[in-house]
Parts: sequence; C-alpha cells; structure tokens
Amino acid sequence: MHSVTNSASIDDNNCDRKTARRKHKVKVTQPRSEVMGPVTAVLSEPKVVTGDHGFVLEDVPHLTDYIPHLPTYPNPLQDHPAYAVVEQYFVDMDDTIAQKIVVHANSPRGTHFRRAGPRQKVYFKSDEVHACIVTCGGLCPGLNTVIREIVGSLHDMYGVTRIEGIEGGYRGFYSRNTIPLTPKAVNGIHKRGGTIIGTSRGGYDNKKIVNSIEDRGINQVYIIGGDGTQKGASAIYEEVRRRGLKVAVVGIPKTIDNDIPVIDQSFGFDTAVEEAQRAINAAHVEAESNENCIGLVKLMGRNSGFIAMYATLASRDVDCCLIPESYFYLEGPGGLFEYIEKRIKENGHMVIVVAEGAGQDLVSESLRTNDAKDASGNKLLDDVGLWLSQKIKGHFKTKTEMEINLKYIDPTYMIRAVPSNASDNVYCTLLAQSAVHGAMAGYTGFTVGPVHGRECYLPFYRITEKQNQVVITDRMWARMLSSTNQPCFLNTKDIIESNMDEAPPTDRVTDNGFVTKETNAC
Ligand SMILES: Nc1ncnc2c1ncn2[C@@H]1O[C@H](COP(=O)(O)OP(=O)(O)OP(=O)(O)O)[C@@H](O)[C@H]1O
Ligand SMILES: O=P(O)(O)OC[C@H]1O[C@](O)(CO)[C@@H](O)[C@@H]1O
Ligand SMILES: [Mg+2]
Repeated sequence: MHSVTNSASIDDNNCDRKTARRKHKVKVTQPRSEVMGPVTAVLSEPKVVTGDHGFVLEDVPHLTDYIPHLPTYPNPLQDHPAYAVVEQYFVDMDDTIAQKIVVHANSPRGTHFRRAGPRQKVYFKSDEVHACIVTCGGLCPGLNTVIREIVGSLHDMYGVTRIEGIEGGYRGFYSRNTIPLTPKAVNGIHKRGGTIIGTSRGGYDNKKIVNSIEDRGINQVYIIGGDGTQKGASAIYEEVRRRGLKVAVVGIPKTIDNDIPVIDQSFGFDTAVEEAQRAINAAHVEAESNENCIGLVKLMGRNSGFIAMYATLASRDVDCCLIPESYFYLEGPGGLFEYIEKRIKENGHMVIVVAEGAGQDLVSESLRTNDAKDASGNKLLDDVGLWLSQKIKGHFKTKTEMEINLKYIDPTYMIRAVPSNASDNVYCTLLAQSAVHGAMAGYTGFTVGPVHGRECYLPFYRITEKQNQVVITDRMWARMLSSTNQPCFLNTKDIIESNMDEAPPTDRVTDNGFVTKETNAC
C-alpha cells in the first residue's frame, strides 16, 4: 500500500503545467462542438502550449483539468525489481516528441506531442483501479496481444486486479455481461487471431455507454479500434468529463488499413503485409505455371492502399498495383488492358494486386450499385476483384486473339484473421504499456501511438480529424511504380495539378477529410 501525498505539494502534472505556463504561452481556444456520427459532442478546448522558436505542444487532457486537488501516489514501479535498476526509467515531464523531423536550419520548432511512459507520480491507487477493455470495428492482427499486454501491465506493473472485458464492441457496455480478464485468462491469447472479447460495428450509444461506466464503477477505459472507434472514444471522454467523473479514457488505434494519421504505422499492418505475400506468391506460382496466365489478388484497404503498395514492394513479383488513391482506366492507350497485353506478350504471365477500395467509381458506374452502408455508417464497397476479373476476361475474349487464363485470389479475411507477427507483438506491447502508464498518470482523452519511433500521447482530435492516404506524388509510390513498371494512369496535366495542390509534406487534408501523408520518403 502506498501513502497518499498532498496534491498541492507533489502533483507533477500541475507542476508541469505551471512550469510550462512559465516557459510557454498557453493558447486558450474556444470550446468546439462536432457532429460525431450519432452524437453531437461539445468538445473541451484543446490544450495547446506555445514556446520559443515556433515550439507548439499539442497536449492531452489530464484528470486534474476538471477535478482539482486529486491526490497523487508514488509510482509502484519504483520498487519493481525489473525497473528499479533502469536509469531514468520515469519519463521527464518536459519530454516531447517533434511531429516533423526533417527540418532546415531556419525551420520553426513546430508541433510536438507529449512523450508516453511511466511518471513518477500516479493518480490511482492500485486497489482503486477498475479497468475495462473494449475492441470495436473490423478484426486486425494484434488485438489479442494488446488485450493481453494491457492486462499484464495493469497487473504486473501496477498491481491492479479488477480488469474486465466488454463483450462485442461498444454495444456490450449496455447489453452484455462483462468478461473478467486475469493474467491467467489472457495467457497465450497473443498466439490467436481475432479478439477474445469480440467486436462489432454500430451500436454506439454515448449516454448508455457512460451510464454503464458510471454504474459499474469503472475508472479506466481502454478502447481499441479504428477511426470510428476513436471518434466514439472521444465523445465518451467528453461525456465523462461533463459528468466530472474520475475516469481515464484511453484510445489504442487499430486498423489493418494503416489509415490513422500522425502515428508511424498501425499495429497489424506489418503482419498484414507479410501475410499478403502468401497470396501474392500463390498468384505468381499459378501465373507462371499456366499459359498466358494472370494472377489477380485483392487486398484490404477501403480508402487507403498502404497494404497493397507495401505488399507489392515487398514481393517484387507484382506487375501492377491498383489502389484507391490512384485513378486507373481500362481501355485505350495507357490503359490497363493495353499494359496486360504487353506484359503477357513479353513474359507469358503477370500478377496484379488490387486494393479493395480501388476503382470504386468505375465499379459502381458499371454495376450501378446503390450506396449501402454497414452498421457503423461506412460505405459498403463493391467487389473490385470480381469485377476486374470479369472485365479482363471479357476484354480478352471479345477484343483480342489472345486466350488468357485468370486466377483470382481473395485472401482478405484470411489476412485479417491471423495472429500478429513478432514485430507487431512487440509494437502492441509498447502501445499497451504506454496506454496503461498514461492512464495511471492521470492522462485521459488521448490515443497512444508512435511518432518517429517514440510512443506519444495524442489528443483524440489529431487522430479523428482525417484519414491517412498514400501520396501518389511521393517517392514511395514512385518506388513502387518503378518496381512494377506499370503505367501511372496519369497524364502530365494531372501530375502538375496534383503537385500544385500539394501543401507542406505532412497532413495534407483533402476535401473528403483524408490526409495524404508522406510515406517515410527520404
Ligand atoms: N462518428 C462516430 N461517433 C461515435 N461512434 C462511432 C462513430 N463512428 C463509428 N462509431 C462507432 O465505433 C465503432 C467502430 O466503428 P467502425 O465500424 O467504423 O470501425 P473502426 O473503428 O473505424 O475500425 P475499422 O474501420 O478499422 O474496422 C462502432 O461501434 C461505431 O458505431
Ligand atoms: O467486412 P467487415 O468486417 O465490415 O470489414 C471490412 C473492412 O474492414 C477493414 O478491414 C478495416 O477497416 C477494411 O479494410 C475492410 O473494408
Ligand atoms: Mg474505420
């Protein structure tokens, strides 16, 4: 049991903010309101601290922002045998991470985020914590690892014993019993795909969810999910704050599509790219072994073609990669059919990778489909893989002398359902530990994630305001094009226009709320 210390004397967050105020100007902005799908939340004001030479800290909320004089306690990790020997294990309260690391001599210091990690003081006693974990949205490799590591971190680092799983996504808060999560219950789950607590789309009811949190006496909420989930988490945080509850609301970003902005990469993406190799290899083997054969592989990527682009780059067997960000056309000079014919004549076979969101305008134009949506309000996509297979077969049958063979592989759900690979497991561990350290330190209303390899606490609005997309005028896409030698399907005018649109390299928001992010171009 740790002794309670006086909040006025040792409150590192308050100290930190006082120091920050002395050093930097705190910019007070007006409260914002935002329509967040089913709810309109009045958003608390962002915490933005400015300093010398253009330094900006986009800070995250803290429980003491709306509950003053909370007691603090020494972090139990200081007595933990594994960590006690680590020099400077606790993160310095002034540590921040720069969003932009490519700078010039006269560049302003720019936007920074709060560095994640354990703090010297915590705002929860171990036996006071009642935590819950929920997973929402589509499956993604690593979900179970994050669950396991949150349980492990809470239990092994902070001595927390009351941890519950919310069953089946957001609706589980108000319609299901909870699942007790102990270290024993989660042992070994990282070797399994899926999520042991279940997931769902839709069913978001802000009031009912916060009522459930309040009624159950939950004071740490770990919410794992994609952009939709994080919007819901942000609205939960706002409602918790409006009610003045001592509840830390923490988001852990999940999406196999890698479309979450600011962070380096989302967990499960590495595994997905690796798993996609198996499908591409199979397509290549089929294509090579049959006469005039095309292996066509569909990969996930609703609005962003990251999986397709990276899987193509990794494989080197792919002759054409089609993604949502890059328009393509079938007929005529410079079109896909002309390129296929050329490749088959040259090589006798070819491999095409198509992201599920590619060419949706062409597909819906030709299939005349309606605008159906899933339970969360996401547009349901037409099957571009099947459509493309039929188009290619039809073209070669009716318009050419060439007889072709086409093998279509759709491994999408197989890729999503596998357990995470070793590197994603390590990544998930860091995310979970950082999330737990943040909640224990009293931070709330944040998403955790790496920026240039360092775990950070990011305000929800930075994660939810836009989605990440491949920049087709960036070097990474050029690398990909040069590996496949496919046509770029753009004329010079398109390229000039697209370059003229280009804002500074990070976070270029398009009309539809997507952010085009530089993909580690050097
Ligand atoms: N704007 C929103 N406000 C509140 N809740 C939302 C919002 N958008 C989605 N949600 C809820 O978040 C949950 C997950 O959303 P969604 O199905 O869009 O998946 P996601 O989190 O975006 O993950 P992914 O797209 O990677 O599968 C659902 O329960 C949905 O009702
Ligand atoms: O069929 P479901 O489960 O709704 O999920 C499909 C979608 O989920 C994702 O895997 C993640 O958003 C997308 O790539 C895909 O479009
Ligand atoms: Mg989503």
